[in-house]
Amino acid sequence: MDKEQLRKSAIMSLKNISHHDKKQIENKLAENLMNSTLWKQAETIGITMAQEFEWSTKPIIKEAWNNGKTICVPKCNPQNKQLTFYQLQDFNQLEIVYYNLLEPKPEETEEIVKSNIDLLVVPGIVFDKRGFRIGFGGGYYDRFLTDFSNKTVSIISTMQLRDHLPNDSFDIPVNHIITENGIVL
Ligand SMILES: Nc1nc2c(c(=O)[nH]1)N(C=O)[C@@H](CNc1ccc(C(=O)N[C@@H](CCC(=O)O)C(=O)O)cc1)CN2
Ligand SMILES: Nc1ncnc2c1ncn2[C@@H]1O[C@H](COP(=O)(O)OP(=O)(O)OP(=O)(O)O)[C@@H](O)[C@H]1O
Repeated sequence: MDKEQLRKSAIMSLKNISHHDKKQIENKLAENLMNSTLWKQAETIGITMAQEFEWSTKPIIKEAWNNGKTICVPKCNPQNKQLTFYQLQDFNQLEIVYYNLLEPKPEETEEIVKSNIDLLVVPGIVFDKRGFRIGFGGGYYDRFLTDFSNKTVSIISTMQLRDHLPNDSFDIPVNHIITENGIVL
C-alpha cells in the first residue's frame, strides 16, 4: 500500500473505536508516558491539541501543569508549512482558525523557541517499529524535525504500529514510541 492508502485505512480504524475502548487506551497511554524517564526529565513539552479520532492530550497537558512543567502547542503557517510553538497556560488561550484545529492565540501567549522544547510529542496516524511515521500529509513535522535536536516521542495504540512503512528521503523517525502496552521504541 502507498502512504495515502495506509493513512486512509488507519483513519477508518481509529474512527471505529468505541468510546469506551478509546477512553481505556487513552488512560493507559497517559499513564505509560507519565511513568517514563522521558517525561520525568522534560521541563518543557511540545504537544498538539488532539482532535476527533486522535488520542486525547488534555489529561497529559493538565498533568504537566500540575507537575510544574511548561506546555507549548503548535500553530501552523499554511503558506510555508512551518510550525511555531506557544506556551499554553490555560485552555482559554486556544482558538480555531482553520483545519478545525485548536491552536494558541499568539497575542495571548509567549513563543517558545525550538531549542527550549525538551520533549516533543509528535502526532501521527501510522508508525513503524523504527519510528517512521505517516501524519496528515502536511509535512509540518517533517520540516520541524529537520533541525530539532531534543527528544521526540509518539503516543499511539498498537493498532497504529506496522513492521515497516515506505519512507521518503525527508522523513525523520521519532526517537521513542509509547503504546498502551508500554514503551516499544
Ligand atoms: N491535533 C493535531 N494538530 C496538529 C497536527 C496533527 O497531526 N494533529 N499537525 C501535524 O502535522 C499539524 C497540522 N497538520 C496538518 C496537516 C495537513 C493539513 C492539510 O493538508 N489540510 C488540507 C485541508 C484539509 C481539510 O480542510 O479538510 C489542505 O491544506 O489542503 C492540515 C493540517 C499541526 N497541528
Ligand atoms: N524537510 C522538508 N522540506 C520540504 N518539503 C518537505 C519536507 N518534508 C516533507 N516535505 C513535503 O511535505 C509533503 C508531506 O509529507 P508527508 O506525506 O511525509 O507528511 P506527513 O508526515 O504525513 O505530515 P505531518 O508531518 O504534517 O504530520 C511531502 O509532499 C513533502 O514533499
